[in-house]
Amino acid sequence: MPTTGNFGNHDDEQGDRPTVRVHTIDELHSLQRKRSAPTTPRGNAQPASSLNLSEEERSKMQLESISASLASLTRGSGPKVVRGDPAARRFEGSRHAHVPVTPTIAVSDSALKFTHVLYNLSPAELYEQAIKYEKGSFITSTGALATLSGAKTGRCPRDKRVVKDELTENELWWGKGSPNIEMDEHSFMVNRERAVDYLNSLDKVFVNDQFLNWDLENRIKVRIVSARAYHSLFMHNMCIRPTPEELEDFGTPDFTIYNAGQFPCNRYTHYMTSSTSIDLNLARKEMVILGTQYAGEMKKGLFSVMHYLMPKRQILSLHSGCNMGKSGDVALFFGLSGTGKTTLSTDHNRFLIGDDEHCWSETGVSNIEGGCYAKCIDLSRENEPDIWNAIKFGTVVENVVFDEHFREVDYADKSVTENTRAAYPIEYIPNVKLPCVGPHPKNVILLACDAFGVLPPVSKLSLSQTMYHFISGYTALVAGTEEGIKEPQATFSACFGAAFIMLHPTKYAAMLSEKMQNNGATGWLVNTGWSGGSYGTGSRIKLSYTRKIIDSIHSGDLLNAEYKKTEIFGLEIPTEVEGVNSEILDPENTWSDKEAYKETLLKLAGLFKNNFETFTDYQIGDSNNLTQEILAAGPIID
Ligand SMILES: Nc1ncnc2c1ncn2[C@@H]1O[C@H](COP(=O)(O)OP(=O)(O)OP(=O)(O)O)[C@@H](O)[C@H]1O
Ligand SMILES: O=C([O-])CC(=O)C(=O)O
Ligand SMILES: [Ca+2]
Ligand SMILES: [Mn+2]
Repeated sequence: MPTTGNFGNHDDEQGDRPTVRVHTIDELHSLQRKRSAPTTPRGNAQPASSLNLSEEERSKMQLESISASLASLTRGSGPKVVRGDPAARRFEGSRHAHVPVTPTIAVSDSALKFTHVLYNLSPAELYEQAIKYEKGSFITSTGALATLSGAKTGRCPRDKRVVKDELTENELWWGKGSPNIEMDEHSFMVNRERAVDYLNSLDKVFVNDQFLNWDLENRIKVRIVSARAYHSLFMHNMCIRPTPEELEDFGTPDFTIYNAGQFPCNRYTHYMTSSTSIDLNLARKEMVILGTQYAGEMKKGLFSVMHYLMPKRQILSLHSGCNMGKSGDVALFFGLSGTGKTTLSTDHNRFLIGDDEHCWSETGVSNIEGGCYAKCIDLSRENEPDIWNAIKFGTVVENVVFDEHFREVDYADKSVTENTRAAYPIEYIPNVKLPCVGPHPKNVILLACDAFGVLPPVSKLSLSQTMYHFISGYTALVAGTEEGIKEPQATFSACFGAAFIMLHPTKYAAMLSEKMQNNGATGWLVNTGWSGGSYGTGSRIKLSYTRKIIDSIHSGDLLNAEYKKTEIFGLEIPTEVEGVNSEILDPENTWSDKEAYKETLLKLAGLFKNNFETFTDYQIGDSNNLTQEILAAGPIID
């Protein structure tokens, strides 16, 4: 008798191998997916839970709410929105038959088509959407989703516009130095209609309903409508993720983003100076994105909104990282892009509250976001183990280069951009503080990456020095990867985030000063940049040294150290820091050419003075004393 061996016909073996009781392959596939809890927002303010709605009623209300968001304001009829992926239709039979469609006389072709809504999809679903439909989407060897943001690999601050109306004309900061470039209401509506029409012309759009701010009393509900799974997953990671119960009671969003980034704005529209426009309308509580797919525009657009809304409630919004020690001591890390907020707030010995955007209220600090956005260039497991390990399933990595077969990311590769990034949910960092709130800060650390190499690695600041450096918002980086660039570029950005503030810098500065005073916080200036000479001669301060310096600030050791004062900048520098070579604490020691040091120091002091001239006409706080003290706290050149 011939033996079938391992290749026998198993269909006959009933015994310990039960078969699935289905008649068709489709039935088999339908068994695979279990229904999840309903995640449906509602249009009115009453809690859904109290209404005992059927799932069908909830679904209807959700569609009405999204339909209202997507409605054209110039045509009578809105889009016909239906739930789900259009590609899944063929498996689900006559689903359309159940969608209640009000019979209307079609006024345009756009009113005849359906727009499918992919509402608060999970990371797994978004991976599938990205990989199926978005070119340039790949799974990396550690499970992250690698994407390309398109032609724009960074934010476009020159294309960010704010509607100037009766209210904002007086309330906001306009003119020289301000990030608020004006546009009128009409041009906003033209761009809004352009974005909405583009989104409605698609077969499907992604809708995220999420929160901002871990402080429950000051939480903001945001809705993001976008065309790419990349954008939906990015915001899923970066905003606070609602529980299914919270989503049921979501109601009307406080702010809506229309991201039509693939589609350009029209140069014939008044105020448009390029094909990119990021438009903020505070009265309508809306933002429109045209002509850029860089996801950071959404994150930072919402941050601008918080910089408007929170100060109205006497809450200070901050471009800072934040963490807390085991004894509850909180530190804030201010600094411009690339100075180390994410790197230094992610500290294995401390609890992470957040890496980039915070609020400081009467009760303490709260993170605005639900995720982190880390720079990936030259990322290493040794230097930044927690960030390295956070790049796994669910994380979006933007514009990185990877091996085409093994999909191992080469973090040193700058072929697409130097601004490679990873966006991950904050709980991917093991020692996160959940909820992301903490008591009043004890230390306020100002980070500057000084490529001139003349600022000390650490100095202790008086309150007026802290305010001087906060308003200045200095950093100096080496411009891009272009060859031949030897000279560092000084950047001054008020409040370490001029691109995001909406009011005059002195408003935020006065609030910071008051909060630091009331809570006895100490200010520090930490140079995470060059030592031993400027860029080209010296080298970047070792991350391990900077970490030691930060450790001794947290522990309180540095507060009691011995200090000496530097010339020109008048900074108090410690003579010793545990674990750090004392030589480097005074930059003058590390320069072999002392004359070049003095010259560079004077040059930088001059740049500070020039920059601060814009602010000399403004009063900071209620009494003029603070203003005078702050002016005197800058560098002194005689
Ligand atoms: N001594 C140092 N201190 C801090 N960071 C350093 C140091 N040396 C090198 N680095 C590198 O500098 C970069 C700091 O970037 P980080 O992501 O922390 O910026 P960020 O302040 O969070 O900026 P953004 O607001 O754009 O997110 C990291 O890539 C880090 O590895
Ligand atoms: O917004 C971005 O692209 C990244 C960021 O945090 C910043 O620039 O401060
Ligand atoms: Ca960051
Ligand atoms: Mn930032």
